[in-house]
Amino acid sequence: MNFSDHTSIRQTLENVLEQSKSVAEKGEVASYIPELARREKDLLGVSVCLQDGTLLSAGDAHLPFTLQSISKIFSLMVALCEHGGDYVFRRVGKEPTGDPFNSIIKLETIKPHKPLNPMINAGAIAVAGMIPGATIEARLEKIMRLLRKMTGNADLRVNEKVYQSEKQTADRNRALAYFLKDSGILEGDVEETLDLYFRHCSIEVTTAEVARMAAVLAADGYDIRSGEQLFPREVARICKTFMVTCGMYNASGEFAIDVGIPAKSGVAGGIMAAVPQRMGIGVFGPALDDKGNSVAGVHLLQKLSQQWELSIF
Ligand SMILES: NC(=O)CC[C@H](N)C(=O)O
Repeated sequence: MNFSDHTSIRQTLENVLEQSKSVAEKGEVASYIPELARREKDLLGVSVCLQDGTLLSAGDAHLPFTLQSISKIFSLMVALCEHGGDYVFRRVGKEPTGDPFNSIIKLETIKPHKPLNPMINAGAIAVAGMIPGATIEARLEKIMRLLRKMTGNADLRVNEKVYQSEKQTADRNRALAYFLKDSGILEGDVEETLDLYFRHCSIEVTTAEVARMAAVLAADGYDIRSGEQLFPREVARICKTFMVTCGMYNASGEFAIDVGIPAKSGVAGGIMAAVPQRMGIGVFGPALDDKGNSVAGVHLLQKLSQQWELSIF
């Protein structure tokens, strides 16, 4: 594949989009956060950001959606930059779970009671607890500042409706957080940390922005557009490894075989995929499979990976 031929890249994006659109039929839009349930099922968009910064899109790439679990990568980045790996990994593990993203079971059965990894809800709530700052706004700002740089969008913001909707219905996440507090993993005010977590999950983006963020990760933290190293190489390496082992929840093994790209999904239907040293990809398709991953999005990434030989394995 010649990646300087933008017409043919665009054509491929249109083709894989067409091949994947009908797959959305097999999925369902997330409904446990009521505001997410309002989305039409058959939307599908894709953007690719090449290593020279060129951005190419197809389908519903202009529609905003919330990051949800994709944001767990960025809160982890901030925690690693603030505290370093030793501190972070004393409170959250490095192992995949094989359980659903919001599962509670292993928190109690495994000793010590630390969440197995930062990509499941329990682990991400523990990470949110590590983000320092005098107020929730100041803590959120640390994540927002990083994301504004990575996307180049100075107006990036939280979708208030989605945030409120999750906050009002998040009893399971509350249960996880209070258990973490009892186990000494979470320090400080539990409701404030939960609030930070709900807000970073509700940051609104488009596939183009997700592709840009993925391109920075693919380039080990280097942002071609500003010429800045936005975070250390080592942080990028850790995040991409988690994306391979835990990024697609308990479908990460299957995704590694079928697609083979470090990726992170969210229940709003987004997927961020970083092809090391080659490109960033953002996908949005709100119909989810039974593991909580965009059903058409995964299909589209599989087609793209086959066509362009993107698997890292
Ligand atoms: N898988 C997800 O995207 C989960 C994120 C969502 N905010 C939750 O906590 O349930």
